[in-house]
Amino acid sequence: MLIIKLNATNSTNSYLRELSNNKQLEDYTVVTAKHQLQGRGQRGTNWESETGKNLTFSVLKDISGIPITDNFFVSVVTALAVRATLNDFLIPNLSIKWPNDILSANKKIAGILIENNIKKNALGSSIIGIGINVHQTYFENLPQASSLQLITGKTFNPDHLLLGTITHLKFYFEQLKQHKQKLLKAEYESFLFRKNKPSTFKKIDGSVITGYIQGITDSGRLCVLEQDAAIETYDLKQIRLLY
Ligand SMILES: Nc1ncnc2c1ncn2[C@@H]1O[C@H](COP(=O)(O)OP(=O)(O)OP(=O)(O)O)[C@@H](O)[C@H]1O
Ligand SMILES: O=C(O)CCCC[C@@H]1SC[C@@H]2NC(=O)N[C@@H]21
Repeated sequence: MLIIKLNATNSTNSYLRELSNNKQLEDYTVVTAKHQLQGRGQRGTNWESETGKNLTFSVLKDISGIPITDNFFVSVVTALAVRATLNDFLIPNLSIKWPNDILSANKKIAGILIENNIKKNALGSSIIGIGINVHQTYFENLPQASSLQLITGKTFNPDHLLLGTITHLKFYFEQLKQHKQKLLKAEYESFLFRKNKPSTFKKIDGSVITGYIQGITDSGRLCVLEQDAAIETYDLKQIRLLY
């Protein structure tokens, strides 16, 4: 397995996409960086990470065998793999905040940015970007962020976290290849943050609602039981779960 370790780059996701466009790379090629000048988060946000303290990496994955309707399962598989890795390292109270934030209690300790290459309405390759807050102890303006060290008081070997994540990714992608979508969905739902608990959401129109997360649809939409007893489904652009 090829692991490219960089001191600095704009974003490991961008670096790996560019490299994979110019060169034939094997599946699970990894790019890590000690420092990202323009680390990117979901919904166009920035990913903030103190130089040398955390794990920021991207993985190239061939997803051409996955039907485009199962697009969301790349997220499911990745969130499950990161959760399982952190569980191996005994991080307590892990959950997955839809669609793919990894929390310990109600603190975000890892984020995932998946960028799929879609050609002629079919999936091609995926760049799976993962940021794990490992040793950072201060997060300016990010009250919901925390790190493995802050939570456990321990230090961690980032290489072990990286290899653990790849091992779990391979396991879960194998399950997807074997068409175990039902099982994967059930496992993902079992870890959903605030499932069946009264929760507050912000909708795209700015309104705030309360409801109960029920799970996800087969395409990854969030199912919310609302006050009128109706279950509504939302995609990432339409709703945001507040803490
Ligand atoms: N190192 C980091 N750890 C945790 N969050 C971070 C980090 N760097 C940037 N962020 C981002 O800070 C923003 C604020 O975090 P928070 O989770 O409170 O907001 P959010 O908009 O509800 O999250 P999300 O959009 O991911 O559901 C998020 O966009 C989150 O991804
Ligand atoms: O939760 C999020 O908003 C997603 C954060 C993803 C961060 C990782 S760090 C490695 C990779 N490169 C990036 O620019 N982003 C992802």
